[in-house]
Amino acid sequence: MVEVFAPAKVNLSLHVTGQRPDGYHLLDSYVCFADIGDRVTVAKADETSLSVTGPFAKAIPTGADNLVLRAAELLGVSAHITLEKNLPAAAGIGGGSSDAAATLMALTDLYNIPVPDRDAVLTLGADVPVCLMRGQVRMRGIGDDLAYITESRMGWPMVLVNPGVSVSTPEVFRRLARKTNEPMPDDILEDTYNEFPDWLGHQRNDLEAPAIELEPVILDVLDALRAETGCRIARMSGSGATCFALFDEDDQASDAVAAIRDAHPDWWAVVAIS
Ligand SMILES: C[C@@](CO)(OP(=O)(O)O)[C@H](O)COP(=O)(O)OP(=O)(O)OC[C@H]1O[C@@H](n2ccc(N)nc2=O)[C@H](O)[C@@H]1O
Ligand SMILES: Nc1ncnc2c1ncn2[C@@H]1O[C@H](COP(=O)(O)OP(=O)(O)O)[C@@H](O)[C@H]1O
Repeated sequence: MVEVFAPAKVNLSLHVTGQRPDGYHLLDSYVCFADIGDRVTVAKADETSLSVTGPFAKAIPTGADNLVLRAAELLGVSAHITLEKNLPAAAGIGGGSSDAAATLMALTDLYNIPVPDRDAVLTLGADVPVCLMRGQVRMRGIGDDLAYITESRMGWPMVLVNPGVSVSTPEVFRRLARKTNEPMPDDILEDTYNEFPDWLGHQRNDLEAPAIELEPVILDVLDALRAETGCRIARMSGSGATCFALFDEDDQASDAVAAIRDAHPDWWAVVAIS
């Protein structure tokens, strides 16, 4: 049996810099991973089966279109797979992609086989290759041009909040008015830890405006985070609707979660460290 953690992916920035002829968008994104996430457990079996547990189990498909099963199919092996679903789905924090990456890691370990090449992995989703890397990554191309950011500027207390609405990634991309926008600066590696939230404040998530257009409650989430003491930056992750915020102190992050849960009992709010 092999168990692999599937961390939440957070796009600290997400610049959309162009669009390919096939419709996929070119991105420039600062990606990090949180210490909260799903959990994938695999055990050898003659036929593949999937059990989904956890607080968000009901939010995802359990049939062949579950990304965990698609990952097993890509490898051509069978196993009993258990997925503990702790992350909201269709939420901009790559739950499905991270589950797929964790399944690839778990099954290749279980059967001692190689991880498929990047093109094959991309068939599971544009976010799956970055979810295989973890750490802090600059993601470009459609999600296939990946480079570790070696200097550690994270470790900032982070809060994630989702207002309970799921957002369709293709729909948000479709609504994006301008497809060609400025990338992040080339000198991404030169900033220091203390300056990081300010530097990040100069970056963007170009999908934030079209996502808010679809689900105005995202703006309420951002306002709620920005109103909390110690919040250095709040922004939407991915195509939404989850937003993250970085805080100066651990206690301020915990207090923010408590206050937001109190004011909005139906929202999902957690402290996460990257
Ligand atoms: C936007 C991002 C940013 O990290 O995150 P999420 O919001 O999904 O977390 C990702 O690029 C999402 O990756 P992923 O969710 O794996 O996308 P896919 O399944 O490959 O594609 C779903 C749809 O999103 C659009 N898409 C996705 C990636 C990309 N670079 N350009 C696109 O235009 C396409 O319309 C595609 O049909
Ligand atoms: N294991 C899975 N976890 C979450 N969603 C899944 C999974 N398998 C398939 N999906 C489908 O993938 C879609 C995108 O989910 P997810 O990866 O969580 O969101 P996002 O791409 O916004 O980060 C959902 O609509 C869901 O139906």
